[in-house]
Order: sequence, then structure tokens, then C-alpha cells
Amino acid sequence: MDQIAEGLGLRHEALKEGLGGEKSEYVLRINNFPPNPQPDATLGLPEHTDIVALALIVTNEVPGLQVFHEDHWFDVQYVPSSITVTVGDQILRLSNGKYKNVLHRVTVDKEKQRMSWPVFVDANPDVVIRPLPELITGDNPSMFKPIVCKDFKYRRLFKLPVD
Ligand SMILES: O=C(O)CCC(=O)C(=O)O
Ligand SMILES: [Fe+2]
Repeated sequence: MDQIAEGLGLRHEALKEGLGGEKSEYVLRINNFPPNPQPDATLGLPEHTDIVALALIVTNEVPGLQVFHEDHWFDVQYVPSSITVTVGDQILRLSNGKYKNVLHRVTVDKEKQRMSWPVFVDANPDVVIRPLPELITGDNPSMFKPIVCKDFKYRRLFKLPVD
């Protein structure tokens, strides 16, 4: 988080503070993708962006994560002992669009079981998610309206429009 803040030319703590500081949350999800005899006809997870700030993803040795970039789906290589970091919707909004949320999906393997353990870095539910004031200038007006985190997540989960 500190490095991303630095990449935006901000104080190290700026992003973490924008997520609620010590009250930001870390949630571990365990995904199990059983083998599937028809891998081309099925997805483990359909395309989505994560409604959180960041995902830190650890997987077993079976590849499957794909990210969308410039009109193509790219396989994310499995690298032993590595953590894949993806940017979610909250960082998109806090960074006023400078860091893009990653559209991704998960494919299934014909023979092997895939497992993944993403840790989601999430804002405190009561924090107002808004572009950091340091990033708003005359040339860079705010691209997103402020919204309370729990309302944002509710609207995203139920596919309601969000400004
Ligand atoms: O399994 C993966 O590599 C990613 C999982 C994922 O995108 C998710 O749980 O939101
Ligand atoms: Fe995801």
C-alpha cells in the first residue's frame, strides 16, 4: 500500500488512511476449483473486478487466473512462493483513476484441482471512499463521487449503478 501511495507521489500513509487506517480490514477467502471435464465451457469464476482495495493472491501450482488487458485475456503464470497482487475498485477510486482495477477471471483445469487463497485488503465499512484530495487539481478533477464503503459494496454486489 505504501509503495502504491509513493507511486502516486503521496505520503506513504495516504492510501492506508483513505481506507480507514488501522480500521481497514483483511479478509481471507478460500477458493476451490474442482477439475472439470469441459474446461472450455466452464469458468471457475466469471470475469469481475474485486470490490475491495487490493487482493494478495496465493495459489496452488495449477494455473487458472487470467487478466484482461488491451482486448485480450492473459494467463497469469504460476510462480512458486509468489504472491499475485491485483488492484480492486477501491484503489481505482482513491487514486482518482490512476491505478486501474484489474478485470480478471479464473479458468478450470481438466484434470487438476486448483485452489487459491486471496487476502482482500478492504476499507473500513464506515469510511467514505473518495479520491484522495491530494490528487485533485484543476487539471485533474474528481472522477468519482464520495460514497460510504458499505453502500458502495452493497451497490456493486447487487449490480446497482455507482457514480
Ligand atoms: O483464484 C484466483 O487466482 C483469483 C480469485 C479471485 O479472483 C477472487 O476470489 O476474487
Ligand atoms: Fe477476484
